[in-house]
Amino acid sequence: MPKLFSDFARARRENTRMVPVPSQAIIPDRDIYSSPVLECVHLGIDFGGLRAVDDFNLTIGKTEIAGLIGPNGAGKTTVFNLLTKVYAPTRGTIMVDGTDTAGLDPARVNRLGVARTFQNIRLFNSMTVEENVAVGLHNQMHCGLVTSVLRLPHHWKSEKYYHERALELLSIFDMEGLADHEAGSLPYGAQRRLEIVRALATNPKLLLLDEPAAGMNPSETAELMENIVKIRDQFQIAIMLIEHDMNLVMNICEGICVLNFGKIIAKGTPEDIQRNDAVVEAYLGKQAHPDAEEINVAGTLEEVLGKGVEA
Ligand SMILES: Nc1ncnc2c1ncn2[C@@H]1O[C@H](COP(=O)(O)OP(=O)(O)OP(=O)(O)O)[C@@H](O)[C@H]1O
Repeated sequence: MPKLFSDFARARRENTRMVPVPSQAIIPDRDIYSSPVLECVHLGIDFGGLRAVDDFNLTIGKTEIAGLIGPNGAGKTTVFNLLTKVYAPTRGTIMVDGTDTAGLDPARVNRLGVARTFQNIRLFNSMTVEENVAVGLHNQMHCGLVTSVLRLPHHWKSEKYYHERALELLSIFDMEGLADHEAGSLPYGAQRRLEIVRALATNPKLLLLDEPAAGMNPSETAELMENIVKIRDQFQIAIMLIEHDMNLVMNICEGICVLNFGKIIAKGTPEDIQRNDAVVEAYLGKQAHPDAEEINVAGTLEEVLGKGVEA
């Protein structure tokens, strides 16, 4: 087990205490005097007869790293699609930093402070790394069309700002040297990192990462864990991630929400979640239980899913 994992776990234990807030949610104690970055109340969506997400209630603190986990098809990506308004909710409310997002489109929600990455990388492959980041920066652009077309002084100042800001953001992942490379030519792990940088370029308050460690090798994942915590510390934003890598989830997430068949079956700290029977059952499947003893499956999420997790 890399030392890094146990360091994270120790740091989390020492620095984070989750406390209840009036809505019965729990958020890190350092966030209790700030309004939550996200509040979902009775959120749900149906696809025809399928209740893909139902009665989803969640509060995320201003600088919290939160995990959204659950078996395949549980509704995790659908929640992200609701939060970013790719899908309009069938019912319920989504408040972002105190603002009701009802009726807002994805671009407006992004400007309000919600940015995301995708399960399947969605970069502009034929554009350079820097141009991809510039797409993210564009939403802050104050430079009008006339200024851009006539290339007035303000335009050059903006261009310089975007160039410098793009390099600064790329430096989070030591990628500034790749600025001129075609995005599609980058190795897989670097493309995943670039997606995070592009999302950060939109200046989010809440960064949603959909399976950020998918396809990464263990050393890339360890580095990613370190960088997610670094991003939260440096930008003082909240991060919510969907991830199947339980080492990552259990070691850097402060609050975890578990979905199964579109409903929340557990919420709590990593320790709470690892001890929760309903969670273990959801992951093992009911039919697995009669055989559990026989095949020597241990009864905690830690042992079942996160072999070697040090929480
Ligand atoms: N646009 C859609 N139309 C119809 N059904 C959909 C749509 N999007 C998602 N679903 C269904 O909603 C359910 C939840 O899917 P979702 O992709 O959110 O699960 P998930 O937890 O992200 O799964 P995975 O871990 O495999 O990515 C699934 O049954 C899926 O088929």
